[in-house]
Amino acid sequence: MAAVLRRGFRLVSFGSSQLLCGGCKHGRTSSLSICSTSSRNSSSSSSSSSSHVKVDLDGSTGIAVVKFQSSPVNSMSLDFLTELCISLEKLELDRSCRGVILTSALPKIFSAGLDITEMYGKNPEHYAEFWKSVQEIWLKVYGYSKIAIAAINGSSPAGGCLVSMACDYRIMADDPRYRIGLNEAQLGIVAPFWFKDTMVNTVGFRTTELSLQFGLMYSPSDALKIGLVDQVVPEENVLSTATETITKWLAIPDHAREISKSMMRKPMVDRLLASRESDIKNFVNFITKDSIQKSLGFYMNSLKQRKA
Ligand SMILES: CCCCCCCC/C=C\C/C=C/C(=O)SCCNC(=O)CCNC(=O)[C@H](O)C(C)(C)COP(=O)(O)OP(=O)(O)OC[C@H]1O[C@@H](n2cnc3c(N)ncnc32)[C@H](O)[C@@H]1OP(=O)(O)O
Repeated sequence: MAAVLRRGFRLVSFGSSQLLCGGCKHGRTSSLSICSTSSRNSSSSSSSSSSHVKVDLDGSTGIAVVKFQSSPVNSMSLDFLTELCISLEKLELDRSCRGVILTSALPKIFSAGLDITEMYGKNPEHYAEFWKSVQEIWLKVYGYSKIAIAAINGSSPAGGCLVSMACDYRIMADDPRYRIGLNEAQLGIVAPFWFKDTMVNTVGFRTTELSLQFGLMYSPSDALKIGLVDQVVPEENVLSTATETITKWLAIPDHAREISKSMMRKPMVDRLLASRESDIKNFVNFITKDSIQKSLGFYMNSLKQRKA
């Protein structure tokens, strides 16, 4: 595992094409992976669990279900992002896995997005490390060589929406209380270019323009209308629909699907890979501004007050 983690992003030759293969390089992985437990049975199915992520791989179908289990709202902290990245990397390297379903083990929430406490009141070094891990999860999911389906069984703002959009297909629970979208503007922050481009590639330019400027959050039925999700189904059917859907994708020869995906996504992945350092600098400059810290502090208080 350590060897896997030390390796950076690389291109793997596949016939005449090169596929993207990510590496999760946080340099803080060993303590996290030591905490995980795993088991494998005779049909090569396996389960593993760490504090934020649970993985069940069915060796007979090649489908892995990756469940977020970070109470209370699956906010994406540095630890969460690191564990998720490691889990996805392991599955990408596991020949018995052909596709993953990302979903939540918690009720009502897919993911509350990036953990705001990681972006508030900390030092620039911390912000840089955190942002690098955000870049890594996007590079990993968007450039994933295997099939990735989001089974969105709850609200999914901002970073939660980004990870969903980075998957190949999205199925959302039809509860009208759930919301999904890039709401950064409502926090007084700005979605970076690769969040924006991921949305443009999902719903088109004009819808993204309106969504980003207003920080719009969509109900499942509105998300379906604009193409932010591909299917809306009763909550109890989200996982079974995701399994049926991934089975259809599995009928396509892996190499043809993989190369087609890479052809569509590689230019965007390359753009971030080429500007990772400047993107981190931009983020740190932006997030350390007094006015931005003030906005985030105000937003966090408003979340707490809403509850009271
Ligand atoms: C010029 C260009 C420069 C480029 C610079 C780039 C800058 C871009 C920077 C960052 C991009 C940001 C991406 C993000 O993802 S920001 C996060 C956005 N997320 C949200 O807005 C969601 C906020 N949360 C909610 O709306 C709700 O909590 C909910 C719908 C998810 C769940 O509601 P509910 O079940 O009612 O739970 P509570 O609201 O009661 O929350 C429980 C508990 O959790 C805390 N919490 C919620 N969300 C977060 C979060 N994202 N991070 C940290 N903590 C969170 C909440 O405060 C409660 O805490 P408690 O009171 O202590 O219990």
